[in-house]
Amino acid sequence: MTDNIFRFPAKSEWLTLLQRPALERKDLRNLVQDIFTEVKLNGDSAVKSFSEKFDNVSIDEFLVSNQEIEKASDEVPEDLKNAIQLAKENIFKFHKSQHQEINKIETQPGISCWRESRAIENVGLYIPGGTAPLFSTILMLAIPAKIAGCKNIILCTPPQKDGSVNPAILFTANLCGIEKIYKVGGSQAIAAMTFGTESISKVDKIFGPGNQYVTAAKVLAQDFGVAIDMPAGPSEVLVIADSSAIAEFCAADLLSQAEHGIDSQVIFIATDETVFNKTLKEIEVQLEQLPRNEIARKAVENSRFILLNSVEDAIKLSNLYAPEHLILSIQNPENYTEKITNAGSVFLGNYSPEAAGDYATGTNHTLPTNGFARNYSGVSLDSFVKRITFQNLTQKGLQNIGKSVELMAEAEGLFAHKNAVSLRLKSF
Ligand SMILES: NC(=O)c1ccc[n+]([C@@H]2O[C@H](COP(=O)([O-])OP(=O)(O)OC[C@H]3O[C@@H](n4cnc5c(N)ncnc54)[C@H](O)[C@@H]3O)[C@@H](O)[C@H]2O)c1
Ligand SMILES: N[C@H](CO)Cc1c[nH]c[nH+]1
Ligand SMILES: [Zn+2]
Repeated sequence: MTDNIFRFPAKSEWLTLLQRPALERKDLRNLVQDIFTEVKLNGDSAVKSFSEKFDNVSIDEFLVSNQEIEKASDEVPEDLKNAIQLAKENIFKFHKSQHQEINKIETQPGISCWRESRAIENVGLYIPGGTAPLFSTILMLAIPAKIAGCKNIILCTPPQKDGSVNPAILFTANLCGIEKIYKVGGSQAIAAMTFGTESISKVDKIFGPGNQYVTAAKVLAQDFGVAIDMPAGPSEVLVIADSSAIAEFCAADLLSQAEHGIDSQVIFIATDETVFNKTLKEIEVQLEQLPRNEIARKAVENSRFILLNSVEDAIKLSNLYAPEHLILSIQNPENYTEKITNAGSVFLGNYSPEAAGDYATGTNHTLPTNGFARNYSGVSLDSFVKRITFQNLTQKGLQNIGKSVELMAEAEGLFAHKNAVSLRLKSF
């Protein structure tokens, strides 16, 4: 870990040093395109053969049975059930508070405009399970989907080697009221939800994070008329630390995202040389103790450790990178929040570990990665609804804007448009 340490790099180098690790895009797209073509043509049998190829397991029945759900519930320890329940309550509170009342505006006398939300009817939730069973992601997706009132919610998650699904995933899905759980992962799950197969129904929008294959498949799904929440790929965190930061905490926060996958990336920016050096040492110490240290070490190799002169510069660099998660381990972090322009979710101060937001603070952990925090928000209640605009004009309202509409329609050469107004104006 020496060629990814940068002490006071020149500003002209910032963009190059912040490049993210990625698979060859063209290969990835071709692979996913082939999977889509097969699943569209051959439905369940294609999904089955891709599960055999990529998950090394042969699945005859994708839908999880009630018996499997009951068995799973018996296998989850009580204290874990209570923890999931606590997280569920906080996530429910925060997402319920995102509900917006209807706000009718009179743009001119006699003209009212407003928006009303309608739930997206058919939604598909992808729950990652390749290297870790991310049951917490179910809370992040199913809770807002239920609050929004989505009618048909299906869930896909990769099967384990023995063909079962991790019990905590089944327990959490059941707790959130999800009835259709399918043992399908990867791009083949996204393709199945895009086209529909004999056993998996087509959805209107696909949600959820995943590895590069899942993310590329979600991006492709959009070509077939299916919406997606966002490209939420390999996890990232950027930590900014000044002299008030605690090296052990910084190292732990960085490793908490590095352990997600070998393609995860973490960025550490310190403005204090002692904290910088101590954190680098501490990463080595903590890495040794992690069960997933092989994964985390590879991600650390993809990562960047940067020493800069000021917190202001650190924030500028962070805005350029647009991290999924940003931790401000600095004095008075609230003084800097206005300067943050690109980030998925921000954690303030030494006692706000990103891991707390991953599970239980109440915020959503499905967030834009790979620089998409520049133009996407994380999942929220809004992600599960469409907003329909309404307008209501009285006679007086139409008289107030009629002439303007006629003039504009005429100028665009659209006389039927003009006529739709003129006929009414004449009738008054
Ligand atoms: N951005 C976010 O909000 C967020 C949240 C949670 C997790 N994540 C990320 O989600 C990812 C989870 O990844 P994961 O792999 O553990 O689980 P996953 O469920 O995303 O992917 C596993 C699936 O990938 C498919 N696959 C594996 N190798 C393949 C290959 N060579 N070709 C084609 N398909 C293949 C398999 O079908 C497998 O079922 C991690 O990268 C993590 O960082 C992101
Ligand atoms: N950090 C992930 C989002 O990038 C979410 C997660 C789930 N479980 C643990 N972490
Ligand atoms: Zn995490």
